Amino acid sequence: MEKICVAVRVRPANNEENGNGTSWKVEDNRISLHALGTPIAGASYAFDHVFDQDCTNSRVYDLLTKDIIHAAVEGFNGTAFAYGQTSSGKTYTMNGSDNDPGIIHRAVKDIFTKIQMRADREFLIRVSYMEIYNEDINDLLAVENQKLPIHESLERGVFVAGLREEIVNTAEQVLELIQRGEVNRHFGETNMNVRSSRSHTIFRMVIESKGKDTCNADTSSSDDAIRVSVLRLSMIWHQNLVDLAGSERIAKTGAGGVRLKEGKHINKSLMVLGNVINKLSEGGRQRGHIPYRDSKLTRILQPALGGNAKTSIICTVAPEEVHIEETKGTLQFASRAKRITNCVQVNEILTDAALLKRQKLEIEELRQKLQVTLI
Ligand SMILES: Nc1ncnc2c1ncn2[C@@H]1O[C@H](COP(=O)(O)OP(=O)(O)OP(=O)(O)O)[C@@H](O)[C@H]1O
Repeated sequence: MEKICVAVRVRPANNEENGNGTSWKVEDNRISLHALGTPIAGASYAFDHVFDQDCTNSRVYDLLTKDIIHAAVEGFNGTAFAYGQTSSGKTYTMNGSDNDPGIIHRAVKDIFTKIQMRADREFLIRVSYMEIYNEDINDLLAVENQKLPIHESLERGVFVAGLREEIVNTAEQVLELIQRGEVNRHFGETNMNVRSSRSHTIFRMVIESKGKDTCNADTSSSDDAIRVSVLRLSMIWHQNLVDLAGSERIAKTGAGGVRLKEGKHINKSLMVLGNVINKLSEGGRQRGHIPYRDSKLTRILQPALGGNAKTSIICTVAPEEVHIEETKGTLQFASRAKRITNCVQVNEILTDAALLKRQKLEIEELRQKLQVTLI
């Protein structure tokens, strides 16, 4: 069993105005709300890491994601996601800037560096990139693939049917595909419909590897097995209370439109995600049925939440006073997520040849043991 690693990152403030003198203070791995310099009771939260406004993406990657990426190359499923309100720093954390590349860029580079170091194994890497917008899954690598269904099978588990998967050989190829996906994400966007910041995105990499054929066919090791791991890097938009109020207001006045639809659907995905996190954080027998199937986001992220994956969550928050309620909501979500444990194991499939080799080896060991006993 392994706990989900949860961190909070505070982005730099947009302006210096003080308002009522209420502010967030970061000390080591704790973030607390202060009023005129005095801590406010019940508004202090501790996490695996709390990153202040001066923290770089490089540090976030090293402390929160690097181990997951390295484990993915060795056959463990991994997930890293950024969760936060609009303009809290999700994109900055995941995509980064020219001077300080984000988690996705660093992860992709790191994976290929690691693979090059594993001269004993052959790798096959496939990537896909999707968004969930209004409870529809759209392919960001192929614009014609819209509203894709989720299917489930014994071999593949839960998967998005018809999603384009591209085989890639270099980090540059992957980064180009992501770039293409970003362009598609912004396609058709207008001021009224700022879709890119109202959708959840999931970038997925499937890393398959097997040991290279060695000269000695009689020796067997776990290298004979095929390892398949899935890495998911995701951005989850946490709807602002202000936006929610906005969509409710529209509903009350009887007006419809894009905004209202978005409100309803994003709200649903997030509500279910909240429910799943709540149930999982209860732990033990109390937790009962986990409603993964109630939203597309939770179905896709199921392995990351209480399943077979190493998971880290970075919750991004805005420091301004006007966002205090949103920030509290994000911190409460993060506190619950911290209590979730996953059951992580390497994903190995033994080929027939590898099985035969293993059996031969076991028989040989048994024969030798018997001989010793007889002597
Ligand atoms: N840690 C940081 N350091 C410097 N600038 C940051 C940091 N985090 C965020 N910013 C800046 O704050 C602004 C908002 O951040 P960003 O676009 O990443 O938010 P977001 O959560 O992705 O928003 P949305 O949900 O609307 O897409 C951007 O101008 C970004 O460059």
